[in-house]
Amino acid sequence: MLDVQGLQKTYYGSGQAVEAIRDLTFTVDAGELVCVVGPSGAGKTTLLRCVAGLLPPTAGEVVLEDTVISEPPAGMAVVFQEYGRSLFPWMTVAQNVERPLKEKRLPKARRRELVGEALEAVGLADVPTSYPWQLSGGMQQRVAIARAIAYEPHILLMDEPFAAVDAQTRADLEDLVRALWQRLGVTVLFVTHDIDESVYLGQRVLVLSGRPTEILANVDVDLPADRDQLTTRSAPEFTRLRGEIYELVQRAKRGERPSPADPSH
Ligand SMILES: Nc1ncnc2c1ncn2[C@@H]1O[C@H](COP(=O)(O)OP(=O)(O)OP(=O)(O)O)[C@@H](O)[C@H]1O
Repeated sequence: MLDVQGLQKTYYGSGQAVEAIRDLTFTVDAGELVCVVGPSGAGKTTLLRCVAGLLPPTAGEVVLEDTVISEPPAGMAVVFQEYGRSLFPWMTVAQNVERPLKEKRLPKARRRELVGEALEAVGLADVPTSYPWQLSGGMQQRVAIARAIAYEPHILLMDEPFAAVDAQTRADLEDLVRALWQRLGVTVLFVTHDIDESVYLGQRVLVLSGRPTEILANVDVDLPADRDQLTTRSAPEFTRLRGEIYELVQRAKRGERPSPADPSH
């Protein structure tokens, strides 16, 4: 589904070069839910922007369904951290969700159907005529998620989408993402700085090194597919995995880089 090959990104500006990503190579299979964690400033957002076709790589390439990405591709939807800035305040909830469907030139009846289903799926069927600023932060992020799934993407990119909501809402939204992923069979690449969240959500966690970024490790999350906030988070395997990833992120912060002989990357 997604093939990232030798991705490198250097920012040039004001006489300075910042090498954000040195060399990222990984693939994501159709229907997988893969999380990406790494130290602050490692280049997680840069990676997602390159995958989303919003930033051109300096070297290497991102291939989505056999096509090299050079602009935002049709089969992809992105949910950003800043829901406040990603929704249009002058449009109602339903109009926000419908907007990309208009760009897709879907007929009105189909748009209505998709908007209704998506709002139902995120638990917002009762507020289609509200404006985003009349909703709580968690509800606004649900609108952003509804907009993404209504679009029926093949791949969903999420960049720290729950960083700005409270812990209770965050747990609910994590369960929502798992439920939607299971129901829709969509491929998800989920960037987070939260180690627990990466283990709870992912089938696999990619741990990034510090800047300039490379992949430090690929950790398989061997937890049952049916997860819930209480049982899963108290399972011994969950504790083991979070310990393993915590240790890897600490090593990344101390400047450890992948060794060429390491088979885990
Ligand atoms: N437009 C830009 N111009 C120059 N440097 C940039 C630009 N955007 C990001 N950087 C630099 O690239 C590096 C990676 O930034 P990025 O935002 O991708 O990291 P991140 O892992 O998402 O960080 P965080 O976890 O703190 O959000 C940082 O050193 C940052 O300062």
